[in-house]
Amino acid sequence: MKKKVEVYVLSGFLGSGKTTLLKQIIEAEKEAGRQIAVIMNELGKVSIDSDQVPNDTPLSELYDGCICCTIQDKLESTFQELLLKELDAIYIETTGAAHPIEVIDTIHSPVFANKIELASCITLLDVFSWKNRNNFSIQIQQLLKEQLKHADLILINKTDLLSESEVSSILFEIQQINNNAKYILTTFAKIPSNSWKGLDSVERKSHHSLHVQEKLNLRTFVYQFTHEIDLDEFENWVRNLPDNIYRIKGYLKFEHTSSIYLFQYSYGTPLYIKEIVKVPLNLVLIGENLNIEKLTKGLNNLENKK
Ligand SMILES: Nc1nc2c(ncn2[C@@H]2O[C@H](COP(=O)(O)OP(=O)(O)OP(=O)(O)O)[C@@H](O)[C@H]2O)c(=O)[nH]1
Repeated sequence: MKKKVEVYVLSGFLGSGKTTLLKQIIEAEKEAGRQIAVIMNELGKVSIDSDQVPNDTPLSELYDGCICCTIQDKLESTFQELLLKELDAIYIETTGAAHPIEVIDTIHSPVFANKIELASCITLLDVFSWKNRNNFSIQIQQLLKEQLKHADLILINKTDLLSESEVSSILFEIQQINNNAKYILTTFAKIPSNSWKGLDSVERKSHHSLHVQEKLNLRTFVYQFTHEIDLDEFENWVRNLPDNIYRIKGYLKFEHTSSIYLFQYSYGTPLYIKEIVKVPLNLVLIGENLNIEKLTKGLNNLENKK
């Protein structure tokens, strides 16, 4: 009988490091000569992370909804398409708002029973946002716990942002939530090769359903810049953002340079990476109860201050 395709689910809240991990996994799998495909799910209508996947890796992108609720059917048809290829593994990067068990349910659908198997659910935890989790709504705090509870492997990531003792006490807290998973402390999601494979699956019991549209109030907003902006003014705008914005990613062009920059912001930490290719200047903002009017005004101001 044909070997089943291994399916790995990458879970974790917005900005926890899923794409950072995925890039390393793709490289490792390529070196091992394995054929893999990637499914990326984005809450909004545009994807920033898909540029991070090399062109020779089959990539299916599911936009504008969370796999676990609004586009579960699309996930099934994506599996059907991918299964026409000769693959060893499929990696699914869920949105930060996804509940892993809903994705896992689709993998266990009878339609695919002899074709795919869940290899492991890997959850990344951003220790810095976990430490400050009381700033999140109760629903988001609940989601963070659910993402941890159903993981076979937990990467306690961004350990560079806290002291050793803070990380140890977080590890202790996490073990109270899921005592069966394997744990790895990481920075930039660096893990030993193959450490995500061959894990025992945790027993998945009841879960609290937390769907993006129904309870979380997580929304995305995409702003498209038409021209370059001033870096200092942009940074000032970022500093004054309200607490309900958890994640920003997108492409920006600044007045002092002709290059385009990938801007990454997760929970207070901004990062700029020079881009080589020409891309539309889309900025994606993700948060709860977004005040779109105010955000648009602020961003318009940055463009008009030229
Ligand atoms: N300081 C620090 N930054 C990290 C670490 N891991 C990832 N980052 C940064 O955190 C930001 C978010 O990382 P991503 O890998 O894009 O996170 P993600 O989970 O894919 O984000 P979403 O797709 O929005 O849910 C990026 O700027 C990363 O470079 C870490 O260990 N330490």
